[in-house]
Amino acid sequence: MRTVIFDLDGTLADTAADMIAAANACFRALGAGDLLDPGADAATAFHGGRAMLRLGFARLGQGGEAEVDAAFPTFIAQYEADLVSRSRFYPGARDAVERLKAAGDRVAVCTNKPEALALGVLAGLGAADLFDAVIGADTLPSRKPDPAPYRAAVERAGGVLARSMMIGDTGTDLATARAAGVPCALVTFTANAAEVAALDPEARLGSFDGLDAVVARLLG
Ligand SMILES: O=C(O)COP(=O)(O)O
Ligand SMILES: [Mg+2]
Repeated sequence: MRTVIFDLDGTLADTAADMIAAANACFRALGAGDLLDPGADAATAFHGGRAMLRLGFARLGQGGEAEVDAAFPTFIAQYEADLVSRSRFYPGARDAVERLKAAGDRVAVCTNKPEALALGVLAGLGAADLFDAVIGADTLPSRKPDPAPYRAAVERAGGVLARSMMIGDTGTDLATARAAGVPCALVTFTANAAEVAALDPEARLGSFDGLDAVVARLLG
């Protein structure tokens, strides 16, 4: 049995606009105005809430982690309050996952979003039951690129590590796959395309139409 583990932000779904709106609401609450641009800063959004806060504070000339830590709970609260109104699955993502399931494969999400938010995004996109398991940043004591959450995703999906693979959009996803000893395909159609171009994954995925062929090549 094959198992395919998907990253969420920037791989399955374009969640950047909602994340950036939440970060900007957070900056406005501090009297700083909208520091991030929903289009130009999408790649940073796909590196998570802390990365966005770090970028905004750097633009204010305040680069410290203390500001990021202090603002993070406000960011999460703002994001939870409006989680998916601007978010969408990438074209073909949902159908591609359904095709794998129809072929008998196990599918799971391994994301560095907090688990409750990941479940909220999936539910908000009408995909609450699509995946066999969902592992978030806080499901276990460690997060990607530690391989433990990846392994847990495979196990909770009922799969086996030796016949599993990762689909992601960043160097963090590739490093996770390397640490777990499994192959990785990186998507090339999202805001992190420049980062992906400099990496060396086992496969690149130009659209979800190509997923079946990539999984067949890497897992047989
Ligand atoms: O929110 C993040 O840190 C990134 O989330 P991802 O792992 O689903 O890309
Ligand atoms: Mg991602």
